[in-house]
Amino acid sequence: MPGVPPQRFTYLGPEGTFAEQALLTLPAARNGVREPSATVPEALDAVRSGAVGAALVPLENSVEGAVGVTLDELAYGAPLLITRELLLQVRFGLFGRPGTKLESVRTVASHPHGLAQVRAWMRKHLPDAEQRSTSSTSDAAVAVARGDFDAAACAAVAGERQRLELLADDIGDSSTAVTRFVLVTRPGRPAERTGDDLTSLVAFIAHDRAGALLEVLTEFAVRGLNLTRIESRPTKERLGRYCFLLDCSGHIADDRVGEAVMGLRRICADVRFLGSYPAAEPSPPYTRRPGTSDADFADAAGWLRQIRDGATDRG
Ligand SMILES: O=C(O)C(=O)Cc1ccccc1
Repeated sequence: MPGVPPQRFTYLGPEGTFAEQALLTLPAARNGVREPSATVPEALDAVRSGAVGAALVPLENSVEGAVGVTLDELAYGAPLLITRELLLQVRFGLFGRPGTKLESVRTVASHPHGLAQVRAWMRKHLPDAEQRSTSSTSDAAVAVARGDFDAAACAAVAGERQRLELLADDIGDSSTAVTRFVLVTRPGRPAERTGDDLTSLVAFIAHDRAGALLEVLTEFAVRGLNLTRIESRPTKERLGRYCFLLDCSGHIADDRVGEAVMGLRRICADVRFLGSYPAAEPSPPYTRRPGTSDADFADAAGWLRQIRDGATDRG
């Protein structure tokens, strides 16, 4: 559009990460300005400072679970808002400097989630190789090109960009592994409601009360809201203190989600709203508790209205 400046995006870099691949699936990012950040905290700080409008960072993976650094930034860092989620199936290759023989590989580098996703392959083909963590899969390719490690488990684009040679292809243990990325902006109006949305929250529970977590979960269950994820993170105060990152079906604009969130506000030590955004996949079917369908809620509200209005039929 003429006159509208292109949007600025950052992602976990350097170029060639799975985060960049995921970002490129968004038309606004394809047409916008994209700058890599060296780490997740750097990407999110670029959003906080206003240097870019949005950052795409990995949040969790179907094999290894949460990306701790992203969860901690969202839970404890200066507030940010999730406006999109993107799911990406990733494919790993093993890349080395030209001439490297697979048998001579002693060190393999990747993002911790990359290492977790090639574990079985490594055990079978390189059982004695040392595994080294880097801040991204693409960073591993850069480090291999520099001579720091013998091989990187990364995307083909990352290996090729560093002029590395493919030593083994498709080394991921699971062809169905999915990584979930989130697009994060500065706090503001939540993304538009689509009717198939997710809401992310952080609940800081009162640790001195038995059943505090149960009370949190009950706020969702009694309203027929499905929790699609619950993750505990240490609060870093001392051992045994956690906060809970929750994803539930629905949008903050929905009555039931709004009521559940108000419930948390009443019973938790603190609550942080992380965003409502379209679900990347249709929500899986689930069975509601009896009496928690939309029709049940509408019926109960109508019944109460009648009582308040003094209607004679109180059936
Ligand atoms: O390092 C990357 O390429 C990322 O985007 C994070 C990541 C790491 C491993 C699997 C999927 C995503």
